[in-house]
Amino acid sequence: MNTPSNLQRPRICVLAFPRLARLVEQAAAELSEQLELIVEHRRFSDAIAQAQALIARGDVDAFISAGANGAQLRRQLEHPVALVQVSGFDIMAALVQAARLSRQNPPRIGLITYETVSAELDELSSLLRIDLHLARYRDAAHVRELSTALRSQGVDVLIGPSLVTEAAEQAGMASVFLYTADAARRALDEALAAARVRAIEQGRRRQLSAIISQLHDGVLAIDTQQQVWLANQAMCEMLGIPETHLRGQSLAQLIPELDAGEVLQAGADAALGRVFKLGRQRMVGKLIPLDEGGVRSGAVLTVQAASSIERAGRDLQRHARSTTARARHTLDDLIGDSAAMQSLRKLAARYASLDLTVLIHGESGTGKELVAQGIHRASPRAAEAFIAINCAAMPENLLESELFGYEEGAFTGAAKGGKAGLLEAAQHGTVFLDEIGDMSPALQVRLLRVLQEREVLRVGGREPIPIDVRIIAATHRVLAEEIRAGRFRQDLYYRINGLHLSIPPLRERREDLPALIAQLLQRKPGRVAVSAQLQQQFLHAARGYAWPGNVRELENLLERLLAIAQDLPAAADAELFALLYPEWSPKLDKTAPGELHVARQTAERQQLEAALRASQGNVQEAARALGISRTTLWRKLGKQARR
Ligand SMILES: Nc1ncnc2c1ncn2[C@@H]1O[C@H](COP(=O)(O)OP(=O)(O)OP(=O)(O)O)[C@@H](O)[C@H]1O
Repeated sequence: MNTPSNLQRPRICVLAFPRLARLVEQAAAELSEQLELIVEHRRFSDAIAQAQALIARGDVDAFISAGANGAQLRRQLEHPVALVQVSGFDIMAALVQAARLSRQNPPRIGLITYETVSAELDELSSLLRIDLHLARYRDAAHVRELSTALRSQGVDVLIGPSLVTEAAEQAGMASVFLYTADAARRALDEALAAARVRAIEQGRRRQLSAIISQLHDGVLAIDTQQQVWLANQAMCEMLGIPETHLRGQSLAQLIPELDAGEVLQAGADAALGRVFKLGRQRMVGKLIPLDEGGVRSGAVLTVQAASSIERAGRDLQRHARSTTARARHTLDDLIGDSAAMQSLRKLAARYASLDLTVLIHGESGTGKELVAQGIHRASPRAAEAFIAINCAAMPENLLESELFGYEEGAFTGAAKGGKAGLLEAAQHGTVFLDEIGDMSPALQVRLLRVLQEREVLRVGGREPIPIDVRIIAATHRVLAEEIRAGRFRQDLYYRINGLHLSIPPLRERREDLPALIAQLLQRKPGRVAVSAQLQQQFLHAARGYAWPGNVRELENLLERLLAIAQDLPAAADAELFALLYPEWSPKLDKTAPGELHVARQTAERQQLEAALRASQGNVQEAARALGISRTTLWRKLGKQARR
């Protein structure tokens, strides 16, 4: 059995006739610390069967045998077989002993062996004045034949192995056993060395097997004839064939797409990569040549499912982006205790736990993205990516490739290797589609497909990629109107309107203003203290204002206040506020109701123009100064231009 002590002491089995086996046993007695000896008195086919049984049980590391028995074992076993071989000295000693036993003059001696013995024996026999008859036997019957023939020629002593001494006995002749203790000892040393080498090799092979069996990739080794000699578990599973059946099969039959011929011929750094199908799965295989001591001994094939490589690539990409794709806000960042805000907070918290699409409606700057981030952070996807994209902020083509990604060569300038879209990059996380009402009809169709099939098709791609993302969409538009006007698909609307949230504009919840002013001022980095009195005055003056840019605008106007707070008296007068905030101009409020609309438009246009002038045409900067988003500014500019 494979106990550790057995593994340290090689197990050596003597398969021989009793007389030789005894010799080996005697020689082994001195080496009992170093080896374990198994003695089997078997002959020929019996010996082979016994050896194979020992090997199958893993009970033996090397064999010792001799003569015809040994030759047969060597031919049929892969285990090392050490042969007890006679030296010239052994033969000379046997000849001297045989000459003494012979009654003939000169002594008539027969030497019967399996292997050829040295031709120099002729000289030796004439030197010893012996009439020596040499013969080689094939098997036991042949030994008997030879001994009878030699006896009829007057030979009265036979030298040879056990078979020969037994036959001599039967024929009434004297005999000398050819094998000596020295020969047995030499065979033992050889068997011991071979067993040690084999144990080292086996240990290495076991380690290698243990390592490759752990790999998720399929691994298979072929010899120079392209025949499999090793395969790991993953490979067997991929091919659906057990390892014992795989061994010896030709690679070309297993995977016809892989022609190993080229790699087996090519230089050491040659490798062949191929995409092929196993059943319905697309696989990527790589064949690398294997050299042993500078000689090509075969090749190794590694195989992976294409989908796992793609997944790994996507994970990498996702990881690369996720650092910039985190949600900063939680629902606790949502300021305001108006009834509307309280129920919004509650509803958003409940929606967070339901893994459904959410549609948020609200004017620009009302906090739609803040709510979306808060929902994500309170949802089970919180640890994953949160990626926001404004559907109104870029041309259709760009939005398409940003959202869905593209394959290499999908269009001129497409990056090498293609690129994952945001829907892929947000895998397991949340995608916030801002201004979804502004999405083109063609992209609406593609998005609908993503939501229905839960898979995304890259631009120029053929294989859909499964995705698991939660969509939160937002718009300032009334989508029912957009549907009526034929600009928004009804089926997409039903898909995204699973859960609905509406954020009222700031002018409809002015009771939130005090809390917003106080807390937003506090949150400003490097803030300057703004006296309670000044805050009150700001609130008072701002009350009548319509807040078209909602909370974002409020944030910006508060920044203006902070910028000059240090230079303001503790209590500023109304005139000063009028200067600081021309947008609050009482002119507008005093205008008669009929003209109010026109007056607002004019004032708005003047403001937009002033801001753009001040920013030298930089829309981003102008939007910031006005406290509205870039999209809103574009929209307002478009409206003004149409008037
Ligand atoms: N209730 C609120 N409490 C605190 N901060 C708010 C609130 N509402 C909005 N904000 C702040 O106002 C700014 C604009 O909010 P957000 O970007 O979420 O609005 P939005 O509705 O998505 O705007 P847009 O449609 O223009 O993209 C952000 O800085 C946000 O933190």
